[in-house]
Amino acid sequence: MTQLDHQVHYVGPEITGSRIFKLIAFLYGISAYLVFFVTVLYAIGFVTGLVVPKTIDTGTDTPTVEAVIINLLLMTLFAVQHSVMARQQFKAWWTQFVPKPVERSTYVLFASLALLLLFWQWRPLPAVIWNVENPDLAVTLVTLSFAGWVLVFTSTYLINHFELFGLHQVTNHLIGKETPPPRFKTPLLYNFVRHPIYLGFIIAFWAAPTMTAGHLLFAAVTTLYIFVGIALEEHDLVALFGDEYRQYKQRVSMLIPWRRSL
Ligand SMILES: C[S@@+](CC[C@H](N)C(=O)[O-])C[C@H]1O[C@@H](n2cnc3c(N)ncnc32)[C@H](O)[C@@H]1O
Repeated sequence: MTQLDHQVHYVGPEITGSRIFKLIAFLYGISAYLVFFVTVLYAIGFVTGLVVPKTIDTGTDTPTVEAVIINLLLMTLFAVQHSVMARQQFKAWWTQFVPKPVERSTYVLFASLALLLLFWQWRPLPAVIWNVENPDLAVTLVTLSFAGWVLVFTSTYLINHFELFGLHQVTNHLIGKETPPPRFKTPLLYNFVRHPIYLGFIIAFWAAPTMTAGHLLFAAVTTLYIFVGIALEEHDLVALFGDEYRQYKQRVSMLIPWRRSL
């Protein structure tokens, strides 16, 4: 035992194995999933500017430099939370405090809260970068943006929606079933690109009939972050699946089906 082991109060099986803990963990997992679901629905309205009260182009009037700094800080907070908490070393450390069955749900909850904070505090930058006047083209762009969201959702189901958002783990724990280790998969769309979920986000963020400076900042920074996220994720996937993932990288492109290098 290390010195740290003596100081840490491990959440052991005597607690996590009890029936009441299993039920609380399950209800917590469902709640985290519902918060995530509402957050994603809000995200669609926030980016497309439809239905929701506060969008990417509305909010407190703020001087440009201040608005850019606040928005960058909000996106950085999300990116750091999302990337750091997804790493194996971080998971190994914090499951000393957070019981393993609710680790994914807690990650999902924190990511949703970081996003809700971003939607709430986002400052508009109303300067128009482009505005598509042609109504057919404008409708096509909105449709494309929704198609991006459909691609995101469909791909989460292909890879394992319920495991990705923690429900699988808390359900297995409730019924006393071991959650199997992650498996390498290449279902349907994953045979065309390695990251259809991220491709869906990029399409959803960029396909806009009216692109303001604020929206452009959001689309550009999130796209940059997606590339960083892909590098980190693929590093972990190679460590996890070894040659199987290396060969997959040779065979299937990253984001653009017909461009092997991307
Ligand atoms: C938010 S999902 C994004 C998946 C993928 N990058 C995409 O854009 O469709 C991230 C999780 O999917 C897992 N993952 C990514 N590709 C995978 C694959 N081919 N098979 C199994 N798991 C995968 C990663 O390990 C990570 O836990």
